[in-house]
Amino acid sequence: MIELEGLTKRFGTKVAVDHLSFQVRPGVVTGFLGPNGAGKSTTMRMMLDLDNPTSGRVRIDGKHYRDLEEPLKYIGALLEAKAMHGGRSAYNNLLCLAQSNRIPERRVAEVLDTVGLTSVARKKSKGFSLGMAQRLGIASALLGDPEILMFDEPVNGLDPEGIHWIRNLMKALAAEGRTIFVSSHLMSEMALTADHLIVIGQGRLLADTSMADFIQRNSRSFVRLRSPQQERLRDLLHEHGYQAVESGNGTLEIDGATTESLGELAARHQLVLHELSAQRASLEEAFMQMTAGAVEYHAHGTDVHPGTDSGPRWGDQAPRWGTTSQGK
Ligand SMILES: Nc1ncnc2c1ncn2[C@@H]1O[C@H](COP(=O)(O)OP(=O)(O)OP(=O)(O)O)[C@@H](O)[C@H]1O
Repeated sequence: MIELEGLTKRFGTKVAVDHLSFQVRPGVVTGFLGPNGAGKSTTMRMMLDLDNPTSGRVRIDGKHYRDLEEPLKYIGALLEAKAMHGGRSAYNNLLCLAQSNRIPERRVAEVLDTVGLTSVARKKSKGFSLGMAQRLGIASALLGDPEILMFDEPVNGLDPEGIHWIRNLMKALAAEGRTIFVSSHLMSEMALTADHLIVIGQGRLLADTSMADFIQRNSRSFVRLRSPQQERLRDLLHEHGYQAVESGNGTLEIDGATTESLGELAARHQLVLHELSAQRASLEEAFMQMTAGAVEYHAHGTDVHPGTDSGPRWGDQAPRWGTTSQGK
């Protein structure tokens, strides 16, 4: 279990982390989500005592990191994949780490096997691809067999096979009862990996919620309709109590309806339909709405809703997301 209480970090006048309080629990993958510059890496560095908080504190199983007798046996982390000694083999990189942390040498072969690097164990790590370096970084995090694991943007730059592998590894580690904390700036990635979500923006907590709750509250479903007889269709929908919103290209979006009911209604009135489709707004959209007022670098005028003209844009100052359950 990791506990943050009022954790704050200032760099000069910049407040990178702003009174963050939350808990990361065992047995699940907790996603740590926020746009670029939100303060994720700084928070993780403070969790590992690599940066001093300006105020507030972090507890690892009730203790400050500094007071853990053999920290690698409590908490393992992948912060930067390339942080290895390039002139050493994968095996020797891990062996040095094991020896300096009183971890038995047999663990080196075990973790190399877990991450699939046994066949290149004697190769110098400077020749490793990003995917291999990422696996070696994960092997070092696993070396002390810790109950808590943290991964900072572990899938960045990986190919689909590597991404798939990391996702499954994190889920398997959580299923063993470990505490898994993983950061990302991609909601779509988190939706596939995390059971719980902590969302931050400009250093502040925006949401602390289960993934199931987040999906349920934010997956707006609607039906998209397009007809060459748009005026008649609109009148008909109005008469039957449906709220239709125009979304560009002559398309109507109707919340709270099914394709069956709308298809049958159109058929009864002999209306031609060119499109009748069930739609679900993406979680990425929900995330962007939630963090819209908290993104550090705005690309003004970039439509984040291809094909519609009603969605939020990077740079919207008033987030419309109001259903987070904070501090659960
Ligand atoms: N050593 C530092 N000195 C000054 N400012 C810093 C320092 N480290 C981070 N920052 C600033 O603090 C803020 C948070 O940065 P941080 O790297 O923690 O964000 P992040 O959420 O990890 O972003 P990304 O997804 O881009 O990695 C940013 O505005 C960043 O520029």
